[in-house]
Amino acid sequence: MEQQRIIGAAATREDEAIEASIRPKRLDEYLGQEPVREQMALYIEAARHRGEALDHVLIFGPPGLGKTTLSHVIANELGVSLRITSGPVIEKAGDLAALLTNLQPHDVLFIDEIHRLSPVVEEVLYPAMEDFQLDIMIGEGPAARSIKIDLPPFTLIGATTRAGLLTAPLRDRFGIVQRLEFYSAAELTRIVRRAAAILGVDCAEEGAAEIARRSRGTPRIANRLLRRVRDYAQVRAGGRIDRDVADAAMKMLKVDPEGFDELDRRLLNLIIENFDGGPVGVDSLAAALSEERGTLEDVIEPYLIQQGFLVRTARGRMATVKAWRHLGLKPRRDQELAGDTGPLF
Ligand SMILES: Nc1ncnc2c1ncn2[C@@H]1O[C@H](COP(=O)(O)OP(=O)(O)OP(=O)(O)O)[C@@H](O)[C@H]1O
Ligand SMILES: [Mg+2]
Repeated sequence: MEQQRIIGAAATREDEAIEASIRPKRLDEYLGQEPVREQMALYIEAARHRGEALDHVLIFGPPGLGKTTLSHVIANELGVSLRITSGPVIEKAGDLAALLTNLQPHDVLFIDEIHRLSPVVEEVLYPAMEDFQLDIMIGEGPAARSIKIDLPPFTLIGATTRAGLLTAPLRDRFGIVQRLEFYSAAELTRIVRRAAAILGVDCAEEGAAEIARRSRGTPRIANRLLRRVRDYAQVRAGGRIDRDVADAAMKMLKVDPEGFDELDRRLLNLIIENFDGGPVGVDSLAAALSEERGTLEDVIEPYLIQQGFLVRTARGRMATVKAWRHLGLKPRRDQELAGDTGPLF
């Protein structure tokens, strides 16, 4: 299961406990994501200048890239309180009403997994976002009546792993839309060094770079690998993380130089060995791996695709020449002829 993968992007209990201490609180600690940082700094300053609530913000990106962190940073920079909830938790319109009426002017309400709001709750959210008004029904049957309540101006921050999961009317109500990208190895190196300093770990630049390279562009994974490598260093290397120590620890963790684990390699192997490189439908792959289709699409595939090991085509998934080579296999002849540009169509 995803939760047990050392390089799984979803948060574990341990991650959550530690994240409180290393999660960036200000924009200047939020490393990488330059375009997002630059824009948010500007919007925040403008809103503060005008003495208004910041426009609603939609943040999307794969797990562990910093959506929750960014919403904390935004609230901190605005100097307001952050209320945190999530789509599936808000069951009834009344739950949302309770949250909204408790906000102070300019506060931030963060709704994680906003694509999982029920349609009824979403309907209530529209006028709240647009006109800072609540429109709710009280009572049932003939005695039912609708009441309007004015809300303080507030900022809604919604987070989701994929923008495509949101209904169009909801998406249209966000004035600011930020898409988080996978981090470069250089950015992750800075993130690892920062976390190491906070945790009091002796980590050389080269050691941090080695951890960064295998972290699938994801800060949460980088921080988790850092903790595991720290354990290894403590027991076997006098506590200091350098390149060799990081490398040896990764071997023990079975995280390969691309940051792939068994599951990634099984997926690529499956496509290549059982389906001759593809194309193969996502449902067949999910079934063969005993994973849910959603997990495959949201958690396993994005990094493999971004790194050019896998492509999504209309007819299904295909392994690229890069994938054959990574597994030490010889690409099919037609793929070889097509060069390293991926599969033939
Ligand atoms: N830009 C960043 N700079 C430094 N550290 C970061 C950054 N973004 C994220 N992190 C670190 O990665 C951890 C995970 O980030 P976060 O919880 O915000 O991810 P997320 O996108 O909300 O994930 P999920 O989709 O699972 O909710 C944070 O606790 C933080 O320590
Ligand atoms: Mg989050």
